[in-house]
Amino acid sequence: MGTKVNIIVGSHVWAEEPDVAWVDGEVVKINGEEAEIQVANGKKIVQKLSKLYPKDMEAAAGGVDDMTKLSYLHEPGVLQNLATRYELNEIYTYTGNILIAVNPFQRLQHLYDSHMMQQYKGAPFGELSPHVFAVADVAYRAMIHEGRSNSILVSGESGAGKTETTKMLMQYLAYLGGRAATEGRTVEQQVLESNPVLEAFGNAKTVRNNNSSRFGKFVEIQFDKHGRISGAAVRTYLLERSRVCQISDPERNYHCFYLLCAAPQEELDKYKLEHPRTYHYLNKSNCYDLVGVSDAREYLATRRAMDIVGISTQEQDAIFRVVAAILHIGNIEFAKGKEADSSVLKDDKSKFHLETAAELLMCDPGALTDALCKRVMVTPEEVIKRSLDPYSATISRDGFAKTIYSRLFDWYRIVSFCSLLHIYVTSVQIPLQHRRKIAFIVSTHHYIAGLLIKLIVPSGKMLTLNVLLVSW
Ligand SMILES: Nc1ncnc2c1ncn2[C@@H]1O[C@H](COP(=O)(O)OP(=O)(O)OP(=O)(O)O)[C@@H](O)[C@H]1O
Repeated sequence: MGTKVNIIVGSHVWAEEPDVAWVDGEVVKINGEEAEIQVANGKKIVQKLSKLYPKDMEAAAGGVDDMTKLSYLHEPGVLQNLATRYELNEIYTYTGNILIAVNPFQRLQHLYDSHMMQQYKGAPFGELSPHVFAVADVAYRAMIHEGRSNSILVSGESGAGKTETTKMLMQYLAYLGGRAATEGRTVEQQVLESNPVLEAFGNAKTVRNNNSSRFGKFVEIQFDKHGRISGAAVRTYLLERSRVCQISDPERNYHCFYLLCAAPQEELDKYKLEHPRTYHYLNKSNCYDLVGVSDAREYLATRRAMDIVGISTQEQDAIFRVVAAILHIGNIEFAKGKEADSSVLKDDKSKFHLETAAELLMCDPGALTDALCKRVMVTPEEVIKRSLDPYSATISRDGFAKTIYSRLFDWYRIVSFCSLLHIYVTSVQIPLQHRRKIAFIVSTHHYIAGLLIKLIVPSGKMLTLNVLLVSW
């Protein structure tokens, strides 16, 4: 929609240009409903008057830190302001109490160091430069002073920086609500270390993001009446199950598969694993490595994070046995059986993978073969077992792999939740009525995230602060 401002010859305006979104220039002629504009690169363009937006010629050279200070609050004005600030490495801008973050795609270490945390602690909102710490600080202070739970909504398109922003928020809250270490592991350490573990199992490389979360996330950090972190919970929803069996070039499957294939040799021997290109579920894409990431190092880091979160060595072994079993399951192929519409294992290789998968899952190989090659139908009268042809058995195999992976993902979430809650119950002993929380809703859909808040907090007692993200 156009703007009500009167545009005359000599006005400086913004006009839409398909290649660069918006160009600015001066109106040199007006013909009825159309204007001729001389743009900066020497070109002249003709545009409808109703589609032109006035340009603020007195705008501050470095942009403004709050969009509400703009003379004209329209799309080109907002984008111009964000771009100007981005050029100066100012990635954060307010719009009232909403923070807009533009992905810098580079580490801006000075923005997140402990000195910065100290500065934002207790500073009134808007006094310092816009920052994600300021949003967390407001949420924390409101929770303490008003004694109410609070929520922060982090929303943006894929690759915009939601996950990174959530980590910064959590880091800052851990700084505010940290307590002295007991038994070497603090709750906030556990809260922060739950991120790499979740990411190993729920993140993957996509075309737009090398570390894309393929699930929605609801993170809850619980505080006692003194404002100290007492526990945390992570609720995940809608894991992208299809990725387990179906990836396209140049994407990758979930990180954990590649991490495990880069584990120390004795672990590879234990799980009978080889290079990722050996596995059907990984070799549909030619991308095996991530630039600047060592899967071998990440594997060890994930194991360490699992230790900190409180997942026992036996449980970790069980988790990786399932991951390895899925890779072996994907390599089981079927051939036509003797009976019509039936199937058998195609060759010795398939037999090896099936037996290995059964060994890792600790189940009977015959039962596993039956589960893949037969369909069981339960009717009120009887249980009918029907053989599947090779095509249907392959579909059944993929369905099985997807199901056990998503169950594993849910199980991990519950385990990590329990271990954190355990700390809450045993070491802190806070009466429930004194427990307050700050929750993050991380979603690519702002509208859906808003609905989620209403669903999760029907009483509407949470304050909502927004962090909107833009990838440049
Ligand atoms: N504040 C930041 N500082 C430095 N790098 C960042 C920042 N925010 C994002 N990035 C970079 O952008 C990449 C994508 O960000 P992130 O994974 O947080 O996006 P996302 O919005 O969570 O995406 P998805 O919805 O796909 O999970 C990160 O891996 C990181 O390299």
